[in-house]
Amino acid sequence: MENKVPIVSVVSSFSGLTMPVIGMGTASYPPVDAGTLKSAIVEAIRAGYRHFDTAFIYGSEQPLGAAIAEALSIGLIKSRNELFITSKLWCTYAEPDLVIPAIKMSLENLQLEYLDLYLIHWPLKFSKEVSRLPVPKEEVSVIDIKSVWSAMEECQLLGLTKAIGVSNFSSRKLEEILSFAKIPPAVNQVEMNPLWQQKELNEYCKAKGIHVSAHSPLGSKGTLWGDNRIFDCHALKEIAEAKGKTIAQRWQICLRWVYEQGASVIAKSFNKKRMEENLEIFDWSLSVEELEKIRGLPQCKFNSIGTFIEPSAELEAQL
Ligand SMILES: NC(=O)C1=CN([C@@H]2O[C@H](COP(=O)(O)OP(=O)(O)OC[C@H]3O[C@@H](n4cnc5c(N)ncnc54)[C@H](OP(=O)(O)O)[C@@H]3O)[C@@H](O)[C@H]2O)C=CC1
Ligand SMILES: O=C[C@H](O)[C@@H](O)[C@@H](O)[C@H](O)C(=O)O
Repeated sequence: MENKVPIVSVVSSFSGLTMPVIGMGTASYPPVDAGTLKSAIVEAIRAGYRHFDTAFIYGSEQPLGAAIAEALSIGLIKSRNELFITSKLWCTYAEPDLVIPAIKMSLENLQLEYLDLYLIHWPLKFSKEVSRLPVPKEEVSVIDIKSVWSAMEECQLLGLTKAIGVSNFSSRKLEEILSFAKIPPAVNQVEMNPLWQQKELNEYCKAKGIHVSAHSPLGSKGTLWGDNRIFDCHALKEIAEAKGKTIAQRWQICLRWVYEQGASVIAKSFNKKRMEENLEIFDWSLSVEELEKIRGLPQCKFNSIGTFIEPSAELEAQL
């Protein structure tokens, strides 16, 4: 089918890398079984999604790989090259010798030869395999970014991924990478929505040519790490109503807002109607007044690292 999702250029030393501006998230909570995940992804490809966001930690790499294989076999896509696939290095593997084995493990899970984008998931390292949540703070430290980034560069040079980047990185951490990087990060994937706008980080990334990708654009309603704040936001409800959108469609206001900031959007829905609705943001725009109203909304971070590691002021101060 014709794909109506615009694409954006992603700065990378591989010329011409582009990314569809809407990607489908695959982190689900409560977790769903592999079969449900695979069917949802096939449905998303049918609906027009060509960009998928996974991570080793989500357990969604295998179902995504199976969905891609099915989409190819039933002719929804002609070639894997039509897709943009992102995966992420988990904190347990955030040391130089483990990065290449980790990306190879992700590729094996996905049954793919290359990723389009490989991200460092968090600027954190766990000292061992930890299954308890929140992860005890004694097991967590800030990664040695210089050696880990060099291993990420090696992934790109080996052709295991077309581009490399980071996730949940502050401008301070990005500045550190830029001071030694041979290949600068192409993308920083961070939480971003009208209630956590990341103004300064966006300005910094724009100035440095780092593309911002927004995770949790809908406030992660219903997940362990999100809540109902977007759903309950009176101003967003008013804007949706004024645009003739139903209350449920206020989500589109969030997605359109992210898009108008120049960022790409990683939203998750495994519901056919909602995944289709989330693509319907390209034939209308927000007015100057509406953008102004959103700009003034009180800010509140949702997905803090506190949802999965024990609170540690000492650690947070280093991020
Ligand atoms: N790098 C990182 O650290 C992080 C990355 N991510 C990535 O970003 C993706 C998206 O973020 P996520 O935190 O999942 O949250 P989102 O903000 O995308 O919200 C997802 C929730 O919103 C619901 N939803 C989606 N569309 C609609 C709609 N149109 N109307 C009503 N409800 C809707 C979904 O339910 P339903 O499925 O039932 O429609 C789901 O419960 C993740 O899946 C993951 O890939 C997320 C968090 C952190
Ligand atoms: O176990 C930890 C959690 O899954 C944590 O990794 C998520 O909040 C995450 O950053 C995501 O990408 O969805």
